[in-house]
Amino acid sequence: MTDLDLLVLGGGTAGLVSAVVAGGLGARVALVERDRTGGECLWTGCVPSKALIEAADLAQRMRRADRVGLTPVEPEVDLADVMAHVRAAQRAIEPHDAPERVRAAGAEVISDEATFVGPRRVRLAADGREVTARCVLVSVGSEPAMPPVPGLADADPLTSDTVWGLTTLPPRLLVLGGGPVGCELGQAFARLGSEVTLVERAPRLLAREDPEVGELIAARLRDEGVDVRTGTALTEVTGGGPWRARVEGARPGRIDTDRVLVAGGRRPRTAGLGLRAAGVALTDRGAIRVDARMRTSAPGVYAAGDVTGVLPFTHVAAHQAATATLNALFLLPRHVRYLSMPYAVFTDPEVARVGLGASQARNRWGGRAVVTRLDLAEVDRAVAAGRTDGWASLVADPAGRLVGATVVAPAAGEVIGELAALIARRGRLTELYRTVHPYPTYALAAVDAVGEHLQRRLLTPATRRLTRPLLTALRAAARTS
Ligand SMILES: Cc1cc2nc3c(=O)[nH]c(=O)nc-3n(C[C@H](O)[C@H](O)[C@H](O)COP(=O)(O)OP(=O)(O)OC[C@H]3O[C@@H](n4cnc5c(N)ncnc54)[C@H](O)[C@@H]3O)c2cc1C
Ligand SMILES: NC(=O)c1ccc[n+]([C@@H]2O[C@H](COP(=O)([O-])OP(=O)(O)OC[C@H]3O[C@@H](n4cnc5c(N)ncnc54)[C@H](O)[C@@H]3O)[C@@H](O)[C@H]2O)c1
Repeated sequence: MTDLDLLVLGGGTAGLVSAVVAGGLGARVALVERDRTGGECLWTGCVPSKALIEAADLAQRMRRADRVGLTPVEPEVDLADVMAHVRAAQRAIEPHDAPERVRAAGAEVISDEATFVGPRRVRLAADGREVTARCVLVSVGSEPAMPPVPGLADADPLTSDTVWGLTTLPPRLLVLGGGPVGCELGQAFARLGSEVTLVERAPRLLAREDPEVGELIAARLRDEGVDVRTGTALTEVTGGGPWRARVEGARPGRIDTDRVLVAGGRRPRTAGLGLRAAGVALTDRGAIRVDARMRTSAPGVYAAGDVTGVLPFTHVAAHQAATATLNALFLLPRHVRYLSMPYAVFTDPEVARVGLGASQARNRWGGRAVVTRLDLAEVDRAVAAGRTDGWASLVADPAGRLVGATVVAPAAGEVIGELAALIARRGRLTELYRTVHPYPTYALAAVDAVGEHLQRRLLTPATRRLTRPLLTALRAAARTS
């Protein structure tokens, strides 16, 4: 096979998008996947976690039904049944990511493991064949990192790869890591009935976000019974199930637990791929180094998705892959632009982000940066639902163009898309305000945050010095007419 336009390594989100786009454009393309097509998103990431969160959310609503005047009930949770719901969601989505769909788009699918043996030359492990192509896209994803904590690897730790195989709820669950995985799954397991302790080395949860985001999520988790220990590192695990975890930091000591769930970050899958033979350079953190066109250091070799270490989210992987594919096939110079790339963490409340934060904007423009914010307590939909934890904050450049937003709210992940679209078209805050939104929705948190800003800026004594004489004159004219 030497006359391929494109060889795609890895059939997760990035690889599937690339193969389908390239096949659809008439390219000769082959995708190599060593496991099941669909990758992390379908099998161990977004889909199972959101299905689990849905069950956990309902359990919590049943437990807290008195919040809306109903009789609360403690849900009976059989984790095997909940996991059956998770698998049903995966089965329903699976055809979309299946090899048949890729083949129907005109791409070949090879079930094998690929390793580079030279520039744009790959060996297939089982088949033994070598395959070359004009261009290669590396989209082999990432895997859970195992923090080097003595005894941890021997404690049969769960990860986001394996937690879906549980059939009974661990009575006590120690979650290592307070990033998106630890917060989403920690909250879900607590809501389903596990006694959860969440240990995070950094001083707060969701450390990439503004400090008050992590503080709010920690407060919510504590309110729901999670023992949140920030500024705390896991240093040793001993025992034989149950396990004894030793922690150092804010509250040093011992935590007894039935299972440990490791959510301590992810590692790009670059080891053993023969990238040196391909001439592909890595970053300090072991990810494939790419430029804005998704080119690697090796001519004709592109990379996309988690393996690049840049914003590891499904929609980012898909966008990077589509860009890389067009650039590779047609020698185009298209850039991936990250300023308008949103993401959401599906805790309750959800945390959604796009673009610059307030401090980044102030560093760039000083006092000329526009920052406006509205708490959910001011948003009628949130008040009516009794779900007022959260806020929307928007950041604009001195000309009033939106450059960033944070929304912490129920359905924040739905709200952020509109703000991302506004940033992408370099739109102004006033454009958002002038767009009539349905009432009462959570989206109005962002719109009314702009309203607050405009009110502060426009409805001032200086404005009234202009409008009052005009109004007086108009009144006088009306009297005499
Ligand atoms: C618990 C959890 C929840 C998440 N939730 C969300 C969410 O809600 N929203 C969101 O946007 N993102 C979420 N993510 C992140 C998201 O899952 C990833 O960003 C995305 O799936 C990455 O896609 P990818 O194509 O880069 O890699 P992957 O999906 O990992 O695909 C890589 C593929 O390459 C194959 N492969 C590896 N090596 C080889 C080889 N040598 N030869 C052949 N094949 C190979 C693998 O088998 C795999 O199928 C979540 C992640 C986790 C862990
Ligand atoms: N909703 C979503 O889109 C979603 C959901 C889940 C995951 N993801 C993706 O998966 C990626 C990985 O998520 P993650 O949460 O595993 O990683 P992460 O890097 O975001 O968080 C890991 C946390 O573990 C902590 N940690 C590591 N070792 C520790 C130790 N010994 N003791 C105490 N704390 C320790 C780190 O300080 C860090 O805060 C994310 O970057 C995200 O892109 C996305």
